[in-house]
Amino acid sequence: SWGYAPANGPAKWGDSFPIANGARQSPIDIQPAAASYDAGLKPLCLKYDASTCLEILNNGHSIQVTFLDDSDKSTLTDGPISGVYRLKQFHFHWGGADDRGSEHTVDGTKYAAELHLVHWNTKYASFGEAASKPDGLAVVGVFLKIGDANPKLQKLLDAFDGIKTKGTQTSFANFDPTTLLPGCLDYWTYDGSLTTPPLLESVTWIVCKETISVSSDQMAKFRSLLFSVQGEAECCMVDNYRPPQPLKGRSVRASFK
Ligand SMILES: NS(=O)(=O)c1ccc(O)c(NC(=O)NCCCCO)c1
Ligand SMILES: [Zn+2]
Repeated sequence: SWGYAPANGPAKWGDSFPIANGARQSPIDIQPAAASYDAGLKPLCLKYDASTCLEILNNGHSIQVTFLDDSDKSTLTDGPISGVYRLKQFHFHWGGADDRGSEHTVDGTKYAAELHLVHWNTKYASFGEAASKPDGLAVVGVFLKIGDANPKLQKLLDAFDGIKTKGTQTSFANFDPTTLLPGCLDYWTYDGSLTTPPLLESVTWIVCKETISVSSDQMAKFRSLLFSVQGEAECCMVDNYRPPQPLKGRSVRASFK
């Protein structure tokens, strides 16, 4: 199945998922000078309840922290969206070295990693149903820039030993993802897609202008995870990012001047 190797990576995804060449694919290269400031965009309203945090898992593509989404305890409202979107999970994309790893880029700049906080529109019954609707999902993206070690990542990094291989998971309780957000929530927003198969064009992307820090040593811990299952030849989980896709006439709006 799909992955990030030359044989099954982003250049090959169109063979099984033709929407890979669709009109609103993600990620994109964000060009701040070409973004249009929209005074009608509201500040993001992210309200997360740490008690909804369930577990952390290695799904063979990334590490993912999943949340109980049977109530409006952890939600995204306002920003570019209308209605209430529930937090379902967050995960990361990163590189094999500090010079790459993010999916979105800014004027061609690649960051070492990118955090995705995935939310689904409660006008639909579930994440699965929402994922097939043009206004079904909203993903908040945060860039991780190499610098000082980020203490807010430590609890996450300490859990990696228990989820080294594909298909492993451990309980992960009382984690508030708000702690991972930058201080300033200025953002760019555009209509896009999932950045992995099935590449569904159902995502309102909300990419934060401000980065959070991560040290090279902390990145090494992400790179110690494996794409492979236990007992198989070890394959480091690195470069699990899709490169920028054609804008195809889409506009990118900025919430800030
Ligand atoms: N990177 S993203 O655009 O934020 C994103 C947000 C939510 C998602 O569900 C996916 N993709 C996905 O779930 N693919 C099915 C198999 C994955 C491993 O189980 C991608
Ligand atoms: Zn992602």
